[in-house]
Amino acid sequence: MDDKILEVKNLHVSFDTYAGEVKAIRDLSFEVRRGETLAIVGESGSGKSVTVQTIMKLIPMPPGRIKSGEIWFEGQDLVKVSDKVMRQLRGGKIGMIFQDPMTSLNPTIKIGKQIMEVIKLHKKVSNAEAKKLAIEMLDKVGIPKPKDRFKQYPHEFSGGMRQRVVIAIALAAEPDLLICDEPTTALDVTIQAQILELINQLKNEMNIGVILITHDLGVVAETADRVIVMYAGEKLEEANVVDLFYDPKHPYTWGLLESLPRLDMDSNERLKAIPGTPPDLLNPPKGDPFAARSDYAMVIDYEEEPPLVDLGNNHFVKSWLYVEGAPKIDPPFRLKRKDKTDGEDL
Ligand SMILES: Nc1ncnc2c1ncn2[C@@H]1O[C@H](COP(=O)(O)OP(=O)(O)OP(=O)(O)O)[C@@H](O)[C@H]1O
Repeated sequence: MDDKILEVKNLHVSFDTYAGEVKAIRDLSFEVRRGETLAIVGESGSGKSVTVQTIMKLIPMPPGRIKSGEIWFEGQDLVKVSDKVMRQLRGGKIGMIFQDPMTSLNPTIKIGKQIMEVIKLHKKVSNAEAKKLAIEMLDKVGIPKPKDRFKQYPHEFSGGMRQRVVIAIALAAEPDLLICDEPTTALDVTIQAQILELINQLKNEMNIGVILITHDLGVVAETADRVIVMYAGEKLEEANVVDLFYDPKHPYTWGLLESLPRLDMDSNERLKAIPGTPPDLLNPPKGDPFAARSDYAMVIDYEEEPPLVDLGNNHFVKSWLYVEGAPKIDPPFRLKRKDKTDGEDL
């Protein structure tokens, strides 16, 4: 069975500004399968939000423009479908959760009614049936006393509970794909963990595909099955979550991992921020976009676009370091891994 639900192929997205063409997404390809969470990570401005907003056709056009590429979702290329079809898909087959739950909820409407509206928009059901489904959904996302909570307004909920309501709305129409853009950034740490756990649990229960955008590698480690590392609008590395953390290949991924606090750090070891700033997307570099900030850049990195190298096991890296004849280098550090069989750190 083909469980692929989304396939993005060679996507290019630009914004036409007074200063010129901002090349926000360049030649991006990836897939999402049922039952998996694909995390998209990268620093601010790397193109994470533009990627998912393009999938949902929510980028402002103009100035935004899909220059080329395809976005296949359930047999349709979303690049080509009408606005009417997109309106039906958004909140229907494609659920969305954003950073700030308050912006996704209407403060003047009781939350039960807001969930019912989504259900009725996407399913042919009676009011009574929609109400029943809405209460079930509130229960499913872990809201205590769902019958009472049904009649309350968003401001009567705490931040974490509000995000649960947003998840209930996103999943009310039983989507196949759930897009989460920094879903826990606005929440405090203990609530963050609960919301991530909830998304994970519902993903498994409902067998949906999830795209999770985050700049937080801790969130990735906890929730993702697969990871795409984006930089300057490009995919620089893609791997399953274990390989990404324990066998990262791109110098940019090394930089991201080095800037992450780790339990195995010596007390005198300091976190390293990646020096420098990302390139100007009005005029992106022709070679490896990370070259100017990388300790491992070679002459060719400044001159020619690196190939996307297939390392096997669905691990891809866009780098000259892994073509035949390239110098062998060791990553600057390795995350230690507890191996249960011999009890030693690997
Ligand atoms: N409306 C717009 N007009 C011009 N440029 C834009 C517009 N929207 C986004 N961009 C540019 O597209 C690039 C990618 O932005 P995007 O918001 O996707 O980054 P991001 O990785 O999601 O960052 P963050 O974590 O800060 O949200 C940035 O250079 C941004 O300036």
